[in-house]
Amino acid sequence: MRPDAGRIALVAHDAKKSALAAWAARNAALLMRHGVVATATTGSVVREFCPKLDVTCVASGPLGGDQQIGAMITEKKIAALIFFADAMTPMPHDVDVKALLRMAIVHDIPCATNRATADILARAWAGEAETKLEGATP
Ligand SMILES: O=C(CO)COP(=O)(O)O
Repeated sequence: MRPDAGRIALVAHDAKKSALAAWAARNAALLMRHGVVATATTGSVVREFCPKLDVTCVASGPLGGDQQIGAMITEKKIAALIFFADAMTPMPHDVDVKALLRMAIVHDIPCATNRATADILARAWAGEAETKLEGATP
């Protein structure tokens, strides 16, 4: 990921918000370098965990925030999407979720939908060419 390629977008469904906020706290230095955009509720939880992190919030996901971040991806303002999704709960705004993920695919930006993948991206961005999957058993 180029350092000038835009901000990192953080989005999490309710059941995953504390996990994403903890991830953000672990990777605060990286996030500070790039800048962070988040959907409203995710952003407020991330701010609690990382008070020093400058987080720009858009609307809440179900109220159009996912679409706003999708538009920012289209405008090349987002370098990567970290979206901790809840795969066990039906979402009233499922179409928005799909549209957001679709924009990440269409515009070919790094996109992590769970912690394991986000950790790998963070390690890659930190310049650690560590590809070993910790905890993976053969
Ligand atoms: O619903 C979301 C993503 O689909 C996230 O939105 P909030 O961060 O506002 O809860």
